[in-house]
Amino acid sequence: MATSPSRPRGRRHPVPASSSAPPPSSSTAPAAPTTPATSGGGTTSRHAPSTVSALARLYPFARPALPRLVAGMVAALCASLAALAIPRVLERVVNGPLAAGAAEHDTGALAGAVALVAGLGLLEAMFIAVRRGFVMLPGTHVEARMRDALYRHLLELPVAFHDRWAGGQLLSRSMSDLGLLRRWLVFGLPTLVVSTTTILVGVSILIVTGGVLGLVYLAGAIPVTVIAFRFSRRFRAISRLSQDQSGDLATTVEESVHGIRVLKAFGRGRDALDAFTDQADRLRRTEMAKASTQSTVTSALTAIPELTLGVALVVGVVQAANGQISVGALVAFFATAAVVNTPVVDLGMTLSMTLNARTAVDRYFEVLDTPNTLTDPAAPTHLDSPRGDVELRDVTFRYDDAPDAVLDHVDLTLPAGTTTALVGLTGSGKSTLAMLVPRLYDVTDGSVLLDDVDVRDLARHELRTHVAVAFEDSTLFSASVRDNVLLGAPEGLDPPAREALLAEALDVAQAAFVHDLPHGVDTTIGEEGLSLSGGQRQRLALARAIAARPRVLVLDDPLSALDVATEEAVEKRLRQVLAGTTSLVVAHRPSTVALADRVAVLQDGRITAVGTHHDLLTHDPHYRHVISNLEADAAAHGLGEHDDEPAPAPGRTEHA
Ligand SMILES: Nc1ncnc2c1ncn2[C@@H]1O[C@H](COP(=O)(O)OP(=O)(O)OP(=O)(O)O)[C@@H](O)[C@H]1O
Repeated sequence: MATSPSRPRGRRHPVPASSSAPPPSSSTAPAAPTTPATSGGGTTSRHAPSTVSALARLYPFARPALPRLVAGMVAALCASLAALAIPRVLERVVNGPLAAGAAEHDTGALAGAVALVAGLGLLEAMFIAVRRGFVMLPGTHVEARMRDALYRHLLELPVAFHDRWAGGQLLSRSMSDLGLLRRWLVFGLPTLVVSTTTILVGVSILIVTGGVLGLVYLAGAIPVTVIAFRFSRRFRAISRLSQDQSGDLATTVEESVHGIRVLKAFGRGRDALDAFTDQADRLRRTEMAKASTQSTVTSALTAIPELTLGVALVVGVVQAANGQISVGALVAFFATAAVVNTPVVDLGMTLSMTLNARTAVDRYFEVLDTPNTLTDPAAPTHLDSPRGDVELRDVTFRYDDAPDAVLDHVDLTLPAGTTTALVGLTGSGKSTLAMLVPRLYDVTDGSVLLDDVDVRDLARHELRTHVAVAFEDSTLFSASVRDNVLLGAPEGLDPPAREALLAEALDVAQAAFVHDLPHGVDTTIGEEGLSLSGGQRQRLALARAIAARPRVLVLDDPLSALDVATEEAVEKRLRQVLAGTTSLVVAHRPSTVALADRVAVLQDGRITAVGTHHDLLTHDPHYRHVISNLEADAAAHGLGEHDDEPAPAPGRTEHA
């Protein structure tokens, strides 16, 4: 059975397939601080865009929020300027009322200066509060907008994309990466802008007012810049590794939870735990490496300005003793330097937030940039009420990255209103062929036609109103039975018509059990319908396909989990319902062939024979071989003694 498109759980690992493909799984990459780049994906390469241009890609999502974000930054800048103004007042106090000596104390001027300092402090606090008010809300809007866009794109992307990407990687991109971006927009970006401005303005003030002292302080900027640059390169690689490893861990949790029954049944809980612990430990080591890199840079960025201030103090005291600088100017210099020091010390934190955000942007756009290769035509053809003639004309199909074609120049016609069973050995490509009809995959060569129109010339939405599918692996959603069954029901039906459709579909699928559920058809079934038995799930999935009222019904072994009696009852009703519908039934049990007017045999990627069950049994040795295999398989599973002979149907064996 091919990977069912209805199976949402990932057991895949991202495989780079294009420039926008995901990085290799990081789960095996060492987390040692010296080697993070090995799984850092393409973003650390020489051709990676700069952090500024990578983050600039947020602009379309952030544009509506820009006025508030800018207002928030202006408020933050004002807070910073208020902080930088305080030393100027201090200079005047020291050089004025304080320098004048006790006898001449101007208490009025002193009180005024104190009030001014207090006022500036209050102003700073107020601007900080205003900044928060401005940026909080838009940050959440940007995050929600980006999450919507990602989800919409994921729904649009072809099944082939989901074959390659692990669920946890998509989950971590849509949750933790976007959370990181919101926090960066709300705190990181304003802090970055304000810190940079504060440092630039502050250092300019120091140079203009402090002269030589300012230049001494500026000299400290050289090692700070070198350290910040080296830190950025190193931290970016670790940040990428950590976020990839989080995605891998999410995949493991997702797979384990999904496969919890298998793990328990085989007593593999301990192994799963050991494997998980290993993986979690790798992530922990990466996080430790990240924290240690950040703390090293923070120590350096704390020590350098302090050392610089120490040197400046010696120079300043000598200058003050020589009368080259006033005491007030010296106090103001150090007060200003203290204000500038704060953002310099915080630079490690601000840079790491920005680099984490950059990684998040890279990871987000790796998915969003993946082109959708399965799109609607520019001018779709419209089929008002198709007859339901289906034809596979010279179809070749190869999975991405697979060396060989699964289907090789297949020709098959499904005349309108007929039911064709597709039979072949396991792995012969039956499910693959079935998925080409609703265009879950596009043919590699040749064409699939509905009423002589290439399915690629129809809008996908229209095609899927004409073609409905039920898979063996029936996925249901955590919604009511009603919503699950009516998922693909024709639009525009009034409530009584929808109820009638629901009742008929449930009746055909022999799903009367739903009326015994606590709230009948309004009962919410658990995640993926796991609260139901396999047979119950299959019957609801079948009812869903029937309720879509399609012209073409593709059933990929949808009765495999039913007991023989229920299967017979479903088949009987299906035969009535399928009367006017073109049906393609992938058959894994001899009894399923009973549904069909004719049988198509798939062998080595080709349709080798088409005919009635009886004719094929008589004339086609490969068919006999397949049927005896299916019988043996069914017998092994206790389902073999199906007395119903497949319904005799007219038609001759057509050997391809
Ligand atoms: N998503 C995929 N990517 C790559 N190869 C795949 C994928 N799905 C299926 N295949 C391969 O394609 C071949 C045909 O698979 P398919 O599921 O169509 O066979 P099948 O006849 O339906 O098998 P079964 O009777 O066991 O369900 C197999 O070799 C399988 O390994």
